[in-house]
Amino acid sequence: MEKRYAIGVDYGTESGRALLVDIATGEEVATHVTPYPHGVIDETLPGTGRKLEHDWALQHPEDYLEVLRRSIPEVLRASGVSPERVIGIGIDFTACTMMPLDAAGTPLCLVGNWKDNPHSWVKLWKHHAAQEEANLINAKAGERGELFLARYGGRLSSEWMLPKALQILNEAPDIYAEADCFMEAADWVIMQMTGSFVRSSCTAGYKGTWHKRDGFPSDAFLASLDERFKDFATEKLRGPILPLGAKAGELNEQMAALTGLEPGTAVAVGNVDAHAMVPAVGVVTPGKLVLAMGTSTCHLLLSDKEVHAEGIAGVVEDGIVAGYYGYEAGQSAVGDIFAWYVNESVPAYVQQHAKEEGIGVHEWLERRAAQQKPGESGLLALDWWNGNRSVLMDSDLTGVMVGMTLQTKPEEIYRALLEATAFGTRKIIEAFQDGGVQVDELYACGGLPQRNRLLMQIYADVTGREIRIADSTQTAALGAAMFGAVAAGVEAGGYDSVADAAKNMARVREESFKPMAKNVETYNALYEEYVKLHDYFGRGGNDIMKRLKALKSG
Ligand SMILES: Nc1ncnc2c1ncn2[C@@H]1O[C@H](COP(=O)(O)OP(=O)(O)O)[C@@H](O)[C@H]1O
Ligand SMILES: O=C(CO)[C@H](O)[C@H](O)COP(=O)(O)O
Repeated sequence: MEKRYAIGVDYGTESGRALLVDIATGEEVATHVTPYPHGVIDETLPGTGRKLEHDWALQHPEDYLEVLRRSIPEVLRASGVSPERVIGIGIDFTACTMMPLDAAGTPLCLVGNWKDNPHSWVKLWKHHAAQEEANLINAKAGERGELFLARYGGRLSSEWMLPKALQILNEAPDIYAEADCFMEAADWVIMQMTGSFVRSSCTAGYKGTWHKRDGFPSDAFLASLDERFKDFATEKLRGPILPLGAKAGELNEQMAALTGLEPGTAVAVGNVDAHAMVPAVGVVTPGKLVLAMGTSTCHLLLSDKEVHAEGIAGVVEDGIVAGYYGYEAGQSAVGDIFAWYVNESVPAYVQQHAKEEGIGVHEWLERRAAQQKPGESGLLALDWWNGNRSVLMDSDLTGVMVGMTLQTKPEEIYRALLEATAFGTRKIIEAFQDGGVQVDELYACGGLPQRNRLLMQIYADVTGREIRIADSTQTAALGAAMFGAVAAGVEAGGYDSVADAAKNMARVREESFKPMAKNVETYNALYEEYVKLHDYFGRGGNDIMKRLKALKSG
């Protein structure tokens, strides 16, 4: 039988990439990355020069279509695969990455003069300027005993849909009123590809506070936040919500012309980037925690029971793999913290040495840092450079580094930052375990595990567990392609379920990272100190981070 292929498109923070995969084997035949022409918009609004406030992060919706326009023809060209052999497409996206649309489905930032107001643009997942709204939602939901709150670890993140939309209502009521609806970028791109106005159970569940049986938070609750917000769910989040693995529709003529694919190709319901990675590392059963490590880290776990505990950013039935409760927790910055250090803080001599040795600054720092023993630098950091998403759910928290002296070296700081993120992950694992959700095995995927061996050894040592690594550098795109194959269905040469797709298409590497006993011991001691710092700054011992932030905002 002739080979069949699927394409996965992974929409990350800085770029989107397409991956063409052999459906029978999971072989990754061709890949292409398109950097977003406008990148992350966090300083000035395009075309206006208007300065954005602290904690804003926007994107340009046309950049998403640019990824389809450039990367799909390129994977077809590079692979030589003819379009009719591509039977399904799936996409995954950062989330909650949301936008207001007009009645024709056009983002308001592309309509008339709305572009001059930053609230008309796409709010990227890491837009952190809705913390006040998140605080209000959490306080009101707590007072009213709203049941939904427990499914989100007792606190909604400011990154999620409700706080972001409420911020628009508060600061730009005209845009809120003008918006016919709000949509996750994942669902919007699917609408562009197929013409189908459908939402994904994954984006709706984790980011939109939707529940399979209870639906969205009630009108009464929404009205308690602001009378004008009463109809938010029924009107502005309206539309059918389809489960993962379902077909959203078929590629329309316009998108077929844009991408070079056949009209009628099956298109899967949109997925979230981290969630798509779970089946792509072969995880389709409970107890295996997947660390999706990139700009941020998401921690994903399947279970056959629903429990509510602090530290769980969301639990959604069928939210990752049908038939299980899917749990998510996360750290809002991981790779981004290392990027901050490399881009903003290393001395010129480090860059010079790296250049002379023909390696990148990350690699140079990693090599030096690998020569140190745990605890040797006397440094300890908190991993809150972009707030805390689990377990404290507070984007007003900031970074800390304790123990610096005149002798402190850049590689020591780099290592302390790697360790801080590992401690943050251990805290999350403990939160799952303490909450009664079993974690038996660890799997790592995303951009970081393949790039930084020291980081992975530190994670094994800090958690005291073996870590298996995905065999793909494009795990999210592979997962998206798997869902594309499921949308196409077994009759077209695809699969009936993502579990079946995972049997043939998912892979982990032979090599794993195992904890080293001596390191584990030192890290246990350092972790105790981390927990003390964490609770002191994060649980009200000293609110200095919030006071400083308030001063900064003026
Ligand atoms: N060698 C490295 N060591 C540690 N972090 C790195 C290294 N190379 C790149 N990074 C970080 O990895 C992150 C990108 O991860 P990736 O998974 O590719 O992207 P995304 O999360 O946007 O999909 C960036 O934050 C970057 O700074
Ligand atoms: O919250 C998310 C998933 O649930 C975001 O999409 C994620 O944190 C951003 O992903 P990345 O670090 O891969 O850019």
